[in-house]
Amino acid sequence: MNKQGKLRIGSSWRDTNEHMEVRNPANGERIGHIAQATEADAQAAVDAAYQAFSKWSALPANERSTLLLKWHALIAEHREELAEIMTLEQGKPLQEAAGEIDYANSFIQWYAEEGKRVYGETIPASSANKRIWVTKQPVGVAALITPWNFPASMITRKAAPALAAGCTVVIKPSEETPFTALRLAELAEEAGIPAGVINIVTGVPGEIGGVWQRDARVRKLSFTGSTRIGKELMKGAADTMKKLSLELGGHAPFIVTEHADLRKAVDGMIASKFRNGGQTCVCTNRIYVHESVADRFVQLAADKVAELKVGNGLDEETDIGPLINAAAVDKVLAQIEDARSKGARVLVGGERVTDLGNGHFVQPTLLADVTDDMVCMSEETFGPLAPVTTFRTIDEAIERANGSPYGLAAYVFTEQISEAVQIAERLEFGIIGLNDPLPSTAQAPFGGFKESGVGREGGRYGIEEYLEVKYISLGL
Ligand SMILES: NC(=O)C1=CN([C@@H]2O[C@H](COP(=O)(O)OP(=O)(O)OC[C@H]3O[C@@H](n4cnc5c(N)ncnc54)[C@H](O)[C@@H]3O)[C@@H](O)[C@H]2O)C=CC1
Ligand SMILES: O=C(O)[C@H](O)CS(=O)(=O)O
Repeated sequence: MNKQGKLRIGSSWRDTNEHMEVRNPANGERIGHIAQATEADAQAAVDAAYQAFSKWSALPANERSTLLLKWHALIAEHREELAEIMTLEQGKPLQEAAGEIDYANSFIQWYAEEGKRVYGETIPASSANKRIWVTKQPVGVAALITPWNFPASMITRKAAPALAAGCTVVIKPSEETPFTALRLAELAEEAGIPAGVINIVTGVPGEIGGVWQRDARVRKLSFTGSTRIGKELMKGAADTMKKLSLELGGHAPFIVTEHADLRKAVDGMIASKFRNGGQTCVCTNRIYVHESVADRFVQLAADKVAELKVGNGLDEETDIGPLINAAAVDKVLAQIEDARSKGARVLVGGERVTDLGNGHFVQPTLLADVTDDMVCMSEETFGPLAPVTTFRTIDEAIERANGSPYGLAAYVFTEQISEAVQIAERLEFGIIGLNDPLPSTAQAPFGGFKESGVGREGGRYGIEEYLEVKYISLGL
């Protein structure tokens, strides 16, 4: 494949003098190249979005909804093509990629409807000669910056509510996985979404982000990615007081109490830990098992982890694809080595995969006898590493789980409802999976406490991020 990505600015697909290569993480082969935008290109994208805003925001919500549903239909029609593009550039198994296309599309469907329910309110005034109205209106041009791990759903989880609210957008996808976003933009154009409503700019992140940060016409910044970059963007947004949505890093605890159904808990851990090769911000990162059931849990888990097949995502037998790049592999191997040097037992895996050509592969790994001083118990792994430690009391498990600067997702497996509720209420995390390893869904609020971010995406909360509240007081 030799894809050539161009910039989507206004009604044009614009090439540039400079280009950036995109490679397949499964074999290192060149997939193609993308345009490397200049600062003028990044500025032109804001110009186009700003110019399109007045007309797009003035459309009745049901007309925006109709156009979003046409986009939804085209994405569904091109599901397999989009999934293959995603697997080639990101590496996840084809079936997971297709599942992500469905997940991405569910946000478009949800917000096509939600946009028609942006309600205001009237409030009883404190004097007879006044009336109080509250209305909501779109914030304006929104800048959306997205990561490589979910190349489709991180675009639509932002763009769908933004467009439904009446905003126009400038999008910078990850330079590692740009082709999924560019194909989505082509389908949006085919659906009849007007030029300038969706603009896509690829290139050097800091240069593009810098232009958008400095431009006061950009009223909203929605970012998904690392906490480090999120903090930088938060500081930069202050100069023009942009509204912010930050979906940042996570370090999810997975608690298995003595009352858990262990087979259910092991299956849940496998699903939460190894989805996308462990490269999700809500993946289980540390596993706390009550000491009375730990040996049995570890035995069952070892059998399941050993069955996971590593390979090219295009191979239908593959469970675990490549990590996104060589640095990601080095980070996981370093965490394994650190744990091993501090006394952890490697029950399964633990090594780089060397018989799969030039891909970035790590064996799915299960560690036992893990202690809290090991790096994997405090730093986000973003790879197929499952460290298991034990606890004696629920209070201890909750204290250790909460002892993190992150607060995105946490999981609890127990068959005792009262125990489940008490633990869930005490955990300091924005998303809690109770016997559920995969809570993410379009209708529910996704987001974290503490350094995992600001704001929520999904559900009725997600569209509020793209609206301003206006209070009108009428004197009679
Ligand atoms: N909370 C959430 O929903 C998610 C959080 N993440 C976190 O992100 C990390 C992995 O994703 P990455 O893509 O490596 O994160 P990253 O933060 O390096 O990059 C994310 C996006 O930001 C862009 N970017 C990087 N530096 C920038 C700058 N100075 N100005 C403007 N844009 C810039 C990148 O090009 C990419 O498009 C992990 O820490 C993971 O936990 C990733 C996905 C979802
Ligand atoms: O970027 C991510 O890791 C996603 O937000 C995780 S999910 O929404 O697919 O669960």
